[in-house]
Amino acid sequence: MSNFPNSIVALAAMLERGWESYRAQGEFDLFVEFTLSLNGLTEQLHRQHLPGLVRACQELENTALTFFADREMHPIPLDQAIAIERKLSIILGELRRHETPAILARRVLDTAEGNTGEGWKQPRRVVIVARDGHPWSASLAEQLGFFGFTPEAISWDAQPASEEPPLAITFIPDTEGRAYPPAAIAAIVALRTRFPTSYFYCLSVPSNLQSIVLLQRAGADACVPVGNKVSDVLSRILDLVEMHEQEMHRVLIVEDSATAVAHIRRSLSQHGIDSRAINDPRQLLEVANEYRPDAILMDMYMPFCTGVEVTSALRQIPEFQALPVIYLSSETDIVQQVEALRLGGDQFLTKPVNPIILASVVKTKIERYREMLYSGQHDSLTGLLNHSTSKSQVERLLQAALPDGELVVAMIDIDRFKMVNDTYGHPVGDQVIRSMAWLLRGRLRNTDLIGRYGGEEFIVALADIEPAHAIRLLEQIREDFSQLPHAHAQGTLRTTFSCGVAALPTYRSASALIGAADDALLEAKRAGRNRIISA
Ligand SMILES: Nc1nc2c(ncn2[C@@H]2O[C@H](COP(=O)(O)OP(=O)(O)OP(=O)(O)O)[C@@H](O)[C@H]2O)c(=O)[nH]1
Repeated sequence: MSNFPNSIVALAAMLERGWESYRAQGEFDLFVEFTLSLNGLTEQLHRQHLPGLVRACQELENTALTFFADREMHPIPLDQAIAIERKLSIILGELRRHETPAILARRVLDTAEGNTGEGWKQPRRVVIVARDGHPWSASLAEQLGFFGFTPEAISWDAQPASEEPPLAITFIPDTEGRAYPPAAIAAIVALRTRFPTSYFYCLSVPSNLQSIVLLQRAGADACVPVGNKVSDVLSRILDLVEMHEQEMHRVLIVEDSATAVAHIRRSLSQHGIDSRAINDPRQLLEVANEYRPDAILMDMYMPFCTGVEVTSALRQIPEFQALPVIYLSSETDIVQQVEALRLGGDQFLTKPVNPIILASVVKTKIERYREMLYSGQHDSLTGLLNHSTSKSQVERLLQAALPDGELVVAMIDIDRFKMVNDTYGHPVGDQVIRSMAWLLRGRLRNTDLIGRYGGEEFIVALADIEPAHAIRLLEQIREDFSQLPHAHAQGTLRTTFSCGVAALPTYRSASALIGAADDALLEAKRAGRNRIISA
């Protein structure tokens, strides 16, 4: 969570300045600017998978929006301004907390070459609130520990020791399937006040609206229904920390008016969207190939040709066939607009475009587009990269590492997996595959490549690490996996994996690295399984 990109730090600073200007001058337009910056920050935090902070920002946005409709309300009354200021300072304080010297130092340690195994363990605290000795509490704590979290179990009347907000807090009621008693609700409210940005899971919530609404009011982010197992909760927590840092949204603006460009870029940047502009459509292909936009904002009428002509030409090129194109025009003729959409555009916006609508259309289109790309690149059972994307990403890592860098490729295959399926059934086998994926996700860095290469075969590629260090790390994962209990109808089972490793500079192409790691894996199987062999 400490790894905030500069865009967030910059947006937070802009937000703070925006609020200070509004407080000093009390003008409605400054208030609108402040709210827009807040909305931009919320979006960024959302992309970084920081639901606690997103929630805090959304609450503040809702408060701010109540002063949006009427210019005459400004400057807003002092008590309301103080209430906003209080919420804002909690958010800014939370953002700053992640930039303290200790955390910056830890970040350096995490990325330094030759770091110890400890440096890889990401500090993710999860607090479990339950009565002393609750069986779920121990089992959840054990599982969380396996997947690289630091669990802290406390009773309902206790408080977590550290002031540092935990990533998540899970509440386990004493009696399954009943409404949470008032004392439990009060405990949730108290923790919510202390930790406004952590994610709150309430377990065993009966499926009636009244219970859910009460818990949401108290501060619950997710209500997990009665009957869901500890593994379901774990899966949700893991999804929460799936912090593969998404890249910023990128928009290419094709527009010949410098004023329009300035207006659009400003609106986009307030929403955390990066943009680049060209005034001559003939530059489009060259710039698109280099900048790799997620969407194009296209002026309809330009000197050399029309936006529609450019778009239909763009659609002839395979990589850009699905790229969202949003037309901008002062055209109000519906027939013309429909024709423009028919010829390859995705949306039509009439100039001058309201900045909030522009940003929201752009974001929606980009998110759909990225989802489409994501589902084509990821495996649905585990969320890991799929076979073909893993291969191309190894190639990318290799190109970045050559000529003198480090790259280690490991192939991992679960042992005697057919027996797991045959004995306990396919769904249990699926859960074992998922646990393997979770363990890798929990233990490796965000920058490492983790893919599902085949049914029960995984590929891992680690850059900037010495082979000996990578093997020590994989040995630890192998050891832990062999002790990980997997639930089935009659109890739990344990299983192991075998692994083959190959590294630069001995193998110097992606196919040589993967092939050698695969051969080493076969050797590990032959030598008795549950071991790692280096090519
Ligand atoms: N449950 C489940 N099983 C799968 C999936 N994909 C492949 N499998 C099964 O994985 C098993 C792989 O078995 P084998 O390749 O014979 O190898 P193994 O039993 O793991 O034995 P060794 O690799 O030699 O240790 C097959 O039974 C496949 O049906 C999946 O997505 N889910």
